[in-house]
Amino acid sequence: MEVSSSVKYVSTRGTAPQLGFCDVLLAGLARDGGLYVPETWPAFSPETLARLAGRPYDEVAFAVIRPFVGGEIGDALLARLCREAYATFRHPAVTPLVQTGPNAFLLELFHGPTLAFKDVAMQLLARLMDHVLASRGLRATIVGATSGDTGGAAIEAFRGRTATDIFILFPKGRVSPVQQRQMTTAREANVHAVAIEGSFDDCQAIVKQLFNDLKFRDRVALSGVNSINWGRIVAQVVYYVTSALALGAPWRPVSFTVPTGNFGDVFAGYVAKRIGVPIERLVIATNANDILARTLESGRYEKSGVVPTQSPSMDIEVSSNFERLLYEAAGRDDAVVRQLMGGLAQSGAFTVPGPALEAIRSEFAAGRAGEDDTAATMRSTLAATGYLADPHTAVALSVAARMDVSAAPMVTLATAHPAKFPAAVEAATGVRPALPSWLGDLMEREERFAVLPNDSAAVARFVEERARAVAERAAT
Ligand SMILES: Cc1ncc(COP(=O)(O)O)c(C=O)c1O
Ligand SMILES: N[C@@H](CCOP(=O)(O)O)C(=O)O
Repeated sequence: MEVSSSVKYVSTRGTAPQLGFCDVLLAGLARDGGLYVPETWPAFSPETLARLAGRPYDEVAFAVIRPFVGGEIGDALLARLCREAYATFRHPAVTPLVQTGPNAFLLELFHGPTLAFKDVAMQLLARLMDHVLASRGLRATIVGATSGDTGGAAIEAFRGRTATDIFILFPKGRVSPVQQRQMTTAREANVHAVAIEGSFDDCQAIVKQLFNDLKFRDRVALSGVNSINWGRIVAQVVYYVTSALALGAPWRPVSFTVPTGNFGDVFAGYVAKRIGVPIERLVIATNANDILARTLESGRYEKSGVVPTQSPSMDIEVSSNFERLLYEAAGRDDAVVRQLMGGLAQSGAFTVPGPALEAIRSEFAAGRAGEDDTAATMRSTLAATGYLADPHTAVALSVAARMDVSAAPMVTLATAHPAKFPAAVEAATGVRPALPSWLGDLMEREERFAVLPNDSAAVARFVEERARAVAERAAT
């Protein structure tokens, strides 16, 4: 495929500078509070896609990501970074498909170092950011929010890297013990885990406040690794491509059901469709925190308070990447996005304009799995197939099972290993999944983390003090 040497990215809110791929990687959130998307979508013809069928995962990653890079990273280097990123996975297929029914498949995304789908993008993002920072002689301060999985994956990918300090905010007491240890037991000086007295939405709001404080942002060279960063999304597009190709695409359509929280993963599926992958249905699966399912039903995006569930990583109400979809569905009218996001900030709600809602409904279906549905699905899946699903995957399996039968294979994304949530899995099935041997001592490792109030000023002070202390220690 011919690659334009000037791929530009625009903000969903329309008033931030247009940037190239490398600047977008470092920027995280746009300076107007919006999220970056490419100005135009690259198109893969069926013949181009067909040539990728059966190729190793890293080669498909290179081919899919390359048109989004716009020549800013040389082909040989990009190919090497993809190779190195996916060599950290413990399955030769990186993201294997497992058949669970006549036309039903699970896409296992948890064979990376921290046992969740976040590793797929994070292992590559860390390498890409490292390269950009090194080539410019820069350092960055990453501040990220997590409901449990992004944090561990980010810390694993960035620990010990000399060009970045990484601060991860997690909701105190609301992540699983395994998730917490994955964040709090790294010993490297550039890693800072912070428990916030609040919810994931509070942590994410703090991160966005820090980005929107332009003086702070510039002072610490703030960068982000949540899915607000385009680099996360583009890397997640790849497994939609590999799995669709394995099931007969581009000559046969495929459907996906995606357990959804911050809307990054399912938005990556939408991008896969926009670039040419024949996706029949994209199903948004929510847990009891069902703001997205309610929005598709009623057209009203309205916060009602987050409730803790056995799928804690999806306990989210401010679903960041929904903004990217609104931008597309509103015909890329940034004024509409500014107005809707203003409404969300002011009153915790907005109404999706009619035509945009129709556009969204034509691309997505949605469903909700409550706590009982989720536990029952873990049980019934184990009984019927012998497969032990984690609670997030079970949410999606439960929703997928209620979709009308179609000729297209249904792929459900298996986003985490069950051993990350042993208590919930055991309560539902009676089986306690064990951590893989290479993580066997995780729960004995010593923890190191700070506890801070739900207050962006306190977090800003902490970040600056810690980053300064690390820099001073490194200089002596
Ligand atoms: C295990 C797991 N499944 C699903 C999700 C939802 O993904 P997304 O936030 O991209 O919608 C998350 C995190 O958000 C997660 O950690
Ligand atoms: N479930 C996520 C929430 C943050 O999502 P992100 O994809 O925007 O990083 C988590 O595990 O932290």
